[in-house]
Amino acid sequence: MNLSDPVESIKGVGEQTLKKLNKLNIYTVEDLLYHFPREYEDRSTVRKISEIEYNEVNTIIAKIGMLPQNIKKGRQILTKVNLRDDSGSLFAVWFGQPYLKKQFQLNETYLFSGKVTYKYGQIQMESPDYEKVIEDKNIFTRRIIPLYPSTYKLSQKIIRQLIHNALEETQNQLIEFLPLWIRKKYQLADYNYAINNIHFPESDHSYFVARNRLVFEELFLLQLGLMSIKKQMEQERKGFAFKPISELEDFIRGLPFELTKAQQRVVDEIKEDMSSDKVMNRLVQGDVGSGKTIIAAIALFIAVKNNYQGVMMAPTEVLATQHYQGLMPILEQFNIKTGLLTGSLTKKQKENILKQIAEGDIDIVFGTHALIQENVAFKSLGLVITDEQHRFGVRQRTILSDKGNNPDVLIMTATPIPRTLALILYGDLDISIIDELPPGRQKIDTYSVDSSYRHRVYQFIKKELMSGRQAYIICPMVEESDEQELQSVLSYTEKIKHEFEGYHISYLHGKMKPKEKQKIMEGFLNGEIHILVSTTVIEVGVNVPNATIMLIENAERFGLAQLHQLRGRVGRGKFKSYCILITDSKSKVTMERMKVMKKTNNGFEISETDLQIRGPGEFFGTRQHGLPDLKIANLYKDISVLKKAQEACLEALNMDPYLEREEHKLLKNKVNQLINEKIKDLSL
Ligand SMILES: Nc1ncnc2c1ncn2[C@@H]1O[C@H](COP(=O)(O)OP(=O)(O)OP(=O)(O)O)[C@@H](O)[C@H]1O
Repeated sequence: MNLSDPVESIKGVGEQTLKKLNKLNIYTVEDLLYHFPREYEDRSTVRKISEIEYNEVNTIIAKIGMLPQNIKKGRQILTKVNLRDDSGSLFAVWFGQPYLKKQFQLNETYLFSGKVTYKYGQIQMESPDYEKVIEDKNIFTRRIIPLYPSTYKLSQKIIRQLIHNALEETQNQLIEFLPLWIRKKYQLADYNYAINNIHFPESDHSYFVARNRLVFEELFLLQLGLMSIKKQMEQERKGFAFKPISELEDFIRGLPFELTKAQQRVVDEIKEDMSSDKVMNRLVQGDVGSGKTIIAAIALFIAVKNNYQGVMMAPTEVLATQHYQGLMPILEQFNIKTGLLTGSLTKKQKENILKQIAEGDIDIVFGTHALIQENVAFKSLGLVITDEQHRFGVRQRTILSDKGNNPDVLIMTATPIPRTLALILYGDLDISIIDELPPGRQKIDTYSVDSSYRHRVYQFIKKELMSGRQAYIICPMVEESDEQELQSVLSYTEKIKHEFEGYHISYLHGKMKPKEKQKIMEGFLNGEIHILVSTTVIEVGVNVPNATIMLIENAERFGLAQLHQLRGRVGRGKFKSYCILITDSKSKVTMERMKVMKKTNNGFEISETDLQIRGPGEFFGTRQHGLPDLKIANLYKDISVLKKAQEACLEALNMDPYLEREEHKLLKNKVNQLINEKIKDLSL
């Protein structure tokens, strides 16, 4: 039997079972064998009834002492079975499964495993798992038993049996694809051993060894897949070798500030990429407010002065406009023509700008995803920049790149991710990190209070407004709902009007038309609006240095990374800034988040803690960050295995860049399979 055989070739998979398996995304033998247990139950110790531990899962072997009974308890049926061994007796009980009554024969012997409690003067085993004892034939007796995650109407028992059948039928025929040198160096178990022992571990140790191999395998293949894509792209595609531009020095000198050391380093990395004929594929990661925009401007400057066009795509119209308005004046001083292309332009405006782009009259276009539409054609596109790229997918990025002839690509993100993880998320890119904030930035003082402090907080906001500053107030929802007492943007704005008489308050939310949003943002930017009540649409990238207060209502509703992003909207200029988190939640997770927010302003530190509190799945928001569903690895717990897998990956590609050696042949097949099935569709 091969791993790629359909799952119905396994004994026991009939039509109905097949349907259920398909619902679990199990189509092949491989899918079934990679449906790993969620946890295990140790049934290797069988206890006598007299030795039972209360409130724990116990495994016993016992005879049916009396005929099973179904008893009506309120609306439910309780099935009660008396079990005996030579040391005593107890009752096994199940609710709502009256058919169980017929499952047991008097005086026959079964194995039972379940939690034992002492209730109503009786010893009870609650809803135990059971199996008839047939000497020498019991698969699930006296051993560590797997418990599977979602089983979609397939009982643990059935799924366990199917996997057992699959293992029997493929018994030790799985072909090892990890080369021997890797298995030796990293002390990894053999493939067959690992697959067998992840389902039916012989001991704790064999489970550990099996899991270690499978975690390594998963992370190694993923990393290798990503790096292979990168290599392939570098090989296949030759880009432009941009010439150094002497005017660049004047441009940088003309900026109202000096670049930080970190910015300078990243600029150097970009310059080097751009001057080589390899296509640049670089991710610039910088904490909130670290100054990524100007780096984009410098790269665009180099491209344009080499007679190519550049494009910068942002996830929202507000951000695209902000980039355009912020950079246009400094670029125009150097005779660079800029334009803005968004969805809300009139037909005429759009036609006009499209024409200018196509004829090369515009050097740099800023815009939203309107840029990737078919009718957008460039005369000579040399550089593509996407901002906050986790909101765009690989495909969108590729469509934009395809508008030029292998243009260089720069991607900016403000989501701080520990480097090892960044490598697995963005393994197809080179990574630059801005790990320094511009000088003079003061720590944003952060407080967390309950709603009884709201009035005092308002007084504090008033004080800031009186000294000419502005404030953000974030609410989680747009409209008030009956079910949840969440502060909603519309009613909140109404409520505080009275409190802040004489000040101009406006609101912003995702359901507004781009034009309306734009108008509000402009009003806030030029200081006409004093308080902006908003949902999280404000979260990324907005830059209003005069705003110094960020008040977040229902702070428990936001994750740490999001709170950090929101807080990053203040403290962007020379004024001391504050973030006030209001929450009445006393949950442990919320308290911990608040503690971290108060303690640090550092995004990388926050993301590490977030990982610990929430685990990587939620932290990354799988879909948003393009992380594939990992079947067994846990990016937080398995970080040391991840590092080894990355090291092995580099070593493999160094010695055999295209995995052409005989010993890497099977590995290459596996990687290609992964690339085709999974990686290509990720929104990296
Ligand atoms: N080296 C510097 N010295 C002083 N100010 C700087 C420097 N670099 C950038 N700035 C200013 O810092 C502010 C934040 O920069 P920018 O908007 O580029 O941040 P960002 O990295 O895009 O942050 P976010 O991800 O939060 O949007 C801007 O007002 C910018 O003019």
